[in-house]
Amino acid sequence: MDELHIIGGNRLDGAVPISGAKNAALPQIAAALLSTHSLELTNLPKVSDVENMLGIISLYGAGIEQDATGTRINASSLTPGEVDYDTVRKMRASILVLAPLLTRFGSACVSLPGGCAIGARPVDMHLKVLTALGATVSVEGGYIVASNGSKLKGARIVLAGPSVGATETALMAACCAQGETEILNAAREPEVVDLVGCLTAMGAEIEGAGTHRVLVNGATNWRAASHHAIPDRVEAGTYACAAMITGGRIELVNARMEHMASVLQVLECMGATVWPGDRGVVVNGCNQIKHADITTEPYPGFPTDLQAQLMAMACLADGASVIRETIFENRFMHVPELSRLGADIALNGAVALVRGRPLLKGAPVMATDLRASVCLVLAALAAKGETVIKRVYHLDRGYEQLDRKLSQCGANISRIST
Ligand SMILES: CC(=O)N[C@H]1[C@@H](OP(=O)(O)OP(=O)(O)OC[C@H]2O[C@@H](n3ccc(=O)[nH]c3=O)[C@H](O)[C@@H]2O)O[C@H](CO)[C@@H](O)[C@@H]1O
Ligand SMILES: C=C(OP(=O)(O)O)C(=O)O
Repeated sequence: MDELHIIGGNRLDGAVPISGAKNAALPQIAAALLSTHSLELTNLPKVSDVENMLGIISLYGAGIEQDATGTRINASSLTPGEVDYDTVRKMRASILVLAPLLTRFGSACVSLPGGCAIGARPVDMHLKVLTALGATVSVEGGYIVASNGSKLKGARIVLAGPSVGATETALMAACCAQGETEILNAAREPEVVDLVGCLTAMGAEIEGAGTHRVLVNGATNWRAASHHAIPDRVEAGTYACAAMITGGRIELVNARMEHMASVLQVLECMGATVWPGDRGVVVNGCNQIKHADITTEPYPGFPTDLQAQLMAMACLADGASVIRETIFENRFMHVPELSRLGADIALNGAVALVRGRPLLKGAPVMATDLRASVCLVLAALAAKGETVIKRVYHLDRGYEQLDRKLSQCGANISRIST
């Protein structure tokens, strides 16, 4: 298992190419199963979640060709099967193949994910969506078994909350249903809008993407298509934090300012200077990070996927910050590890009170999930001395060449295979 060894204290300065968004790529790979025509996806990040999702669809017989220009998926002939517990447990986004498999085979069987490090993460909304469109859904022996008897029928779907994944399931299933589907309380995340862009290129007719009310005209006539995934706003936000926490300057090449408004606003309150560059967004840190209060919210609010990274910065701020996590009930696994570096954090349910300190000190720490791990990398970049981070496979799920991108900006970081 690899470890990261980081010696903190270097000011980062340079340009980081932001990869395609993992959370846009995963549903697009699942969407390739909807159609018998080929789908070319470009700008997929080279991260293990993407590899695993491609692995899942290839188990069903999808043909996959990859080269420097992109990934071509041909799902013209598929064979039925089931997605097992081990796969779904490791990568919860694998639930996204449920709707496409149901529409292709008339039935599908995908393991229930169970809980994970950041929370219980139920999939009840995904199941309700499919039921609303006329499928019969049951849970048997830990598996979701869905079948659609005849055909799915368009319906009015009111989501209990703006779930990203359930909106994506609804969009994919509704494209194959007879008639119109109205999705209310739909998630507005850029990754959902990008899935709509991909489905539209494939032949779907969808209106209202990016709003809470999305209309899908079903019975899509699929066609061969090509789609370029959006840049990863969470990766970009993470490198913006790297610039800030080291008092440096990083150009986030390819990043889109419009996807990062709430994050950039918080960074500016904490002392960053941010401006649009020729190739993306430039973030300039400051001498002393200012404290800030943050509450995670669905898009366009502050994203839960950047909460841990902001907390690393708050640990070194000039005062106390209050960080509220409202999306996942257990997304504070980084707190005890940050404390090992000397951070002063008091947890009370979904609220963390972070009292800024002048200094963090390197220590051995353990990565527990994707964003918790990268928060430890950020803290280590600013800490005095060496930090060793174990279980970096969590980072590989969503960050392409993290150590290389950071060392190109001047970080003292090395990856060691043990
Ligand atoms: C692959 C992917 O895109 N992952 C992102 C996606 O996850 P994911 O799609 O799993 O997140 P959701 O938006 O669905 O979850 C939001 C909230 O709804 C709850 N919920 C969700 C579905 C359901 O059937 N029942 C239910 O109760 C969840 O437990 C959570 O409390 O959006 C999250 C919220 O922005 C991000 O943190 C994840 O990085
Ligand atoms: C929580 C995340 O991913 P997933 O939903 O795939 O677990 C994430 O990207 O931070």
